[in-house]
Amino acid sequence: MAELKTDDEIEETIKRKMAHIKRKIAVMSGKGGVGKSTVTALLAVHLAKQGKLVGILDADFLGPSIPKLFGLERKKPLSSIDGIEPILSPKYAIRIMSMQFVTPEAAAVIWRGPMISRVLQDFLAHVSWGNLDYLIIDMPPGTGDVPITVMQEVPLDGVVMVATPHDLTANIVERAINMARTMDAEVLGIVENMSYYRCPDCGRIARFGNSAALLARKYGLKIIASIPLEEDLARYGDAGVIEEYKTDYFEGIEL
Ligand SMILES: Nc1ncnc2c1ncn2[C@@H]1O[C@H](COP(=O)(O)OP(=O)(O)OP(=O)(O)O)[C@@H](O)[C@H]1O
Repeated sequence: MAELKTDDEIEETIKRKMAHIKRKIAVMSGKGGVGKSTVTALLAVHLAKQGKLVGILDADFLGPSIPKLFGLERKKPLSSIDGIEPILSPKYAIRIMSMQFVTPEAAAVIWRGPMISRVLQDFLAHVSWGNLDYLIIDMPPGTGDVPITVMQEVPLDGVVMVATPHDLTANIVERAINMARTMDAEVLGIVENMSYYRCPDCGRIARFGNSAALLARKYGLKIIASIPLEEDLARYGDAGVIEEYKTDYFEGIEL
C-alpha cells in the first residue's frame, strides 16, 4: 500500500476513491444514543436487499458501534495494493470499515481535534471501497471535528438526520441541521427513532412526543421513516445479527 505524504496527495486520493461511489450519504444526529448507528445499519441493509452495492464507513471513532451490530468485532482487515479492504457483512456482503478493525485501542485514546481530523483523512484515503452504489457514513454524535472533516473531504449527496420525539433531542438535532446546511450538504430528511412503543400484550401504542415532527415542519423536511422502540431491534443489534432483523422501515424509500 502506497504511503501518502502531502495533504494534496491525500485529498487527491480521497477524491479519486469517492468518484467510484454513486451516492454518499451521512447519518447524523447531533445527539448521542438516539440510534444513529442502528439507523445506519438498517438503511444499509434496506439498500443491500434492493440489490445495491453498499458500504458503511463507521466514522464514530471514539464510540464505534457498527462492527458490533454486524457481529464483526474481532475481524481484522486485509491490505491490498489499493489499500485496506473493508470487511464483508455475513448476510448481505455490505462492505464495512471501522477504525475498530484497524486500531481497536483507538476508542480508548483521547484525541485532540486536529489529530483526529488528520487520522480521518488518512483513513479515508486508505480504504479500498471499489465501486459502490451507496456509502453510508455513521457520523459521531455532535457537530465537532469529525463531521466537519467528513463534510469537507467527502462530496456528500445528502445527510439523513436521526431524531427522537423528545424536546431535548430536537434542540441538538437542529444544530446538526444548521451545520449540514452551512456546509452545503443537503438534508434528505429525518428518521424518527424510538417514535412510539406498541405494547406486545394489549397492542396499545404509546407515543413519546412530537418534537421530530415539529422540527421537520420548521425546516421543511420530510420524515423518511418512523422506527418504534422495539425490544427485538435492540436484541438483534446486541447479538450482532442486525441483518436478520425482519422489519424494513425504509420500504419504498429512494435515497
Ligand atoms: N428503535 C429502537 N428500539 C430499541 N432499541 C433501540 C432502538 N434504536 C436504538 N436502540 C438501542 O439503543 C442503543 C443505542 O443505539 P445506537 O448505538 O444505534 O445509538 P447511537 O446514536 O449510534 O449512539 P452513539 O452516537 O452514542 O454511538 C443500542 O443499544 C440500540 O440497540
